[in-house]
Amino acid sequence: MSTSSLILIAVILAVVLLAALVTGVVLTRRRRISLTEPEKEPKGGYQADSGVTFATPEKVEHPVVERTEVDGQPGVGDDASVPRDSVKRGFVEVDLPEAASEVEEIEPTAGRLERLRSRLSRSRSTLGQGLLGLLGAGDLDEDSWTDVEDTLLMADLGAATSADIIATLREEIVSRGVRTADEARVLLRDTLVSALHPDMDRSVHALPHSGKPAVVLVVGVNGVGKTTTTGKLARVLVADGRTVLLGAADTFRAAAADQLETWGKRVGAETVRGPEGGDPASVAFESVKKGMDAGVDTVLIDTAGRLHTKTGLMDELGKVKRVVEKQAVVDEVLLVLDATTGQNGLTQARVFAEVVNITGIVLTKLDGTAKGGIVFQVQRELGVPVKLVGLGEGADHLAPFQPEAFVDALLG
Ligand SMILES: Nc1nc2c(ncn2[C@@H]2O[C@H](COP(=O)(O)OP(=O)(O)OP(=O)(O)O)[C@@H](O)[C@H]2O)c(=O)[nH]1
Repeated sequence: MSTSSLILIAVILAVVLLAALVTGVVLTRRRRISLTEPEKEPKGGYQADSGVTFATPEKVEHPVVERTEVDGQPGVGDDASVPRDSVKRGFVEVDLPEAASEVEEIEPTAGRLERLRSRLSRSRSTLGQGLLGLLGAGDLDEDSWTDVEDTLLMADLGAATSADIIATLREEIVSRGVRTADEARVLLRDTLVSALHPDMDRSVHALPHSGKPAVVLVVGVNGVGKTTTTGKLARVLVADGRTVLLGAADTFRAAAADQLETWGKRVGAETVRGPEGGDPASVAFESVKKGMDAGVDTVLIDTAGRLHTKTGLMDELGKVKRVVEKQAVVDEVLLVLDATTGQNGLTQARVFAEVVNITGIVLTKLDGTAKGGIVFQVQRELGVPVKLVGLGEGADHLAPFQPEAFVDALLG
């Protein structure tokens, strides 16, 4: 072999050796990189915007118990990583915070009267169907008009409102030339709607202003549904994204404060209460103070109705109002009346109207009476709009009062 051939072989061997060396170094590096632990997320849970706390997932259990060494380190003959066939971690159930599970879903407030229409069906059968049957029959003689009047009176519209409605119907039947049942229906609808004064302001003044919460007093005699209405109203406000504080100024009955507190818990609102038999005005004062400190939108105060004399009522409600007004304006005084009590409800309304400045009426239990006509009478008597109607014991059975939708429900 020539010298040049020997040199060539030596060069080739040197190149092969160098290539093997470089490959070895690269592989070693790669292994090192793959063995480095990736940076871990800091532990300790993740607080989502929605307020739901997600707990740190449970630790993965390695099957160390099956190994000869149990100190967690791989031993001779062990797999260096978790075997593929080891038990995989499934979904982990986490408990939601207790407070969140108590707060309930609230039905959307829009279109409530429409949705609750069927709850007025008892009123409908008496008033709407009775009148449509009479008017749609064609030419009305005096006896028929007497029947129309009786139907209105039986439905609790009261003598004055009934007389007005009949006068309008008699006049319009002639001037519009009403001949068919459909035309009679349109006329009746127009007449009833206009008797309800659709232009009255029926908004509940419960929104904050001048940097202070709105204050709403809920008044009425016991058993009419004051506490229930206060709770339902809180739900409506919360559903609309408002924050609410409840004041249990009905200190005569501990159960009433308990009842209100339960409503509060259901919507996530705080309830301020005092000792049984304590001063309702001091509870009202404390409620407004706390509401202002907490920066809530609305303070709803449920007052006591267990007052038998006008003087007692005047003293109590007058004091509650005066005390509240030391800190904030009373924006709304809602008088709650039970629609099933008919004339009795009207007598109550008169007494309350003399004692406090009522700004709106809530007519409860309209689902339990065939006399939906009380709505007409109470508005006429007090000159104050019916703002809300109670249509059942259910938590969302409170609807805004809308004359058109109400008359449509009566007429079926
Ligand atoms: N059917 C029906 N029941 C209602 C309605 N509103 C309230 N109630 C029921 O009427 C009853 C009396 O309601 P409360 O809210 O306790 O009445 P209150 O005026 O606060 O009574 P006191 O606390 O004794 O002053 C309860 O059984 C309510 O469920 C309604 O719109 N329809």
